[in-house]
Amino acid sequence: MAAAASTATLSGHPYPFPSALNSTPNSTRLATSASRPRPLRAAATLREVCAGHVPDHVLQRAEDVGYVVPTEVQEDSLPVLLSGQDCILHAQTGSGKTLAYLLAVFSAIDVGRSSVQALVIVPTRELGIQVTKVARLLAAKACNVMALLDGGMLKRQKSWVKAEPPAIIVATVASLCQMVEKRAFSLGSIKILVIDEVDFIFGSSKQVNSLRKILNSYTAASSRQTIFASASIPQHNRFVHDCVQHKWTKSDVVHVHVNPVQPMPSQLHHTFVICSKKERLHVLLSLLERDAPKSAIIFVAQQSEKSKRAGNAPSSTLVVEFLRTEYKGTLEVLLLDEDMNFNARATSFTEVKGKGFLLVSTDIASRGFDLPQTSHIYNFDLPKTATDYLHRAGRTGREPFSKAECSATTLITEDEHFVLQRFQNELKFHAQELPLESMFTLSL
Ligand SMILES: Nc1ncnc2c1ncn2[C@@H]1O[C@H](COP(=O)(O)OP(=O)(O)OP(=O)(O)O)[C@@H](O)[C@H]1O
Repeated sequence: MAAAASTATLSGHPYPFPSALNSTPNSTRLATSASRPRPLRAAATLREVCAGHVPDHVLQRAEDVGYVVPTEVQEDSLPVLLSGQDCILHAQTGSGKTLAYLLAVFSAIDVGRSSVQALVIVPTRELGIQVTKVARLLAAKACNVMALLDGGMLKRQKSWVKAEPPAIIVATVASLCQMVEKRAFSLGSIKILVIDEVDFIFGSSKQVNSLRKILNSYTAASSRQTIFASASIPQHNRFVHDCVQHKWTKSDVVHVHVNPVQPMPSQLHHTFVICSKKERLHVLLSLLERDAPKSAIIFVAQQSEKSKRAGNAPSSTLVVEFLRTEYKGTLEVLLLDEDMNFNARATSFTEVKGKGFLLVSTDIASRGFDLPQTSHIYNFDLPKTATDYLHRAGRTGREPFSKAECSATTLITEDEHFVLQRFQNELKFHAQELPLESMFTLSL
């Protein structure tokens, strides 16, 4: 049984059944927070939870930016993380996993030492920029945080790293491996390794082999603290087992699983509209008029190679061009697509910060993007899996202590209805149908 599991893991598709987001245990001897009783005590502040582990200047910075009370995942995981134990951080989108693992990073490193001591691995450049920003904010000027991201200036960074090794590196898998293979720096003094969106990286055929090198060849689990984070860890019991079996973590790794029965924020309202493909653009426009979002992300499918060869325009371009002519509201229409070059991606990413936007994006924005002003999500194209649905919908409802309502609306054809129903069963949510007639009275 165990041998079969490890063969599947080595195939490049480690957890091939994304439906099993909350699968029942098969063989785990490891503690999970779901099974730990909650302590009966008044809520502690973040400072109290981290006292004696995280440097005071970092806690002061955290308070200055408004991180005073720990979120549920922070309260549950910080005792484990700050004790130096390996941890699988498994909690809802927008629940505050980034701050939890960064506080562990600051407790593990010695800012006085000139060596690379912490590595945070992320799947995309955009998420890397975001995590680097939070790490720099907490570090103030006490230590260097370097971002080694796809599309970055790796040549220049190679000499910077050699001249003054940063204590913390935030990197995409490919960029990190490139630097290590060029011997730009050594990972010999790594004390803590964080892999964010771990299920995504393991599921990506482009990234999984390099990730294995980082976990088993460049560094060893026995000499570092390892933290895996995600809102979705399909077949998590098997993943925990594999972590130990493949020496990705030590054997006493703890699975902190917060709110396992509710993988999406409770204030999220799910709706759907059944319409034909031809009607979709107009339905989207009607929804925008009706909802008047503060800001919204409109998810579209990545264009297939076949469609590119046929010379078709991608969904993303069609939607952006339509909205730029037909949408009369005040939000700025922006585009983010894997096929754009890194400069264009950077421009969209920068513009999206700080003002009201309608961001038309492929799934590149579905992992880790933190734009708390996003009040509405629209799935112009149906996500491929329940996991994709969860991460797209989780781009809203990202203010941990706010009960402000937010919504995710999916546009489907009659034939796609059963797929959405399957997502509802897997993720245990209810989506309400919005009648098509109510759309057309507004816009047409
Ligand atoms: N203790 C806290 N107090 C107030 N706000 C917080 C706290 N911790 C985190 N936040 C805020 O909550 C939001 C979501 O946090 P974060 O991006 O870490 O979520 P996440 O769990 O990593 O989500 P995802 O799985 O979608 O990546 C951010 O805007 C962050 O600034």
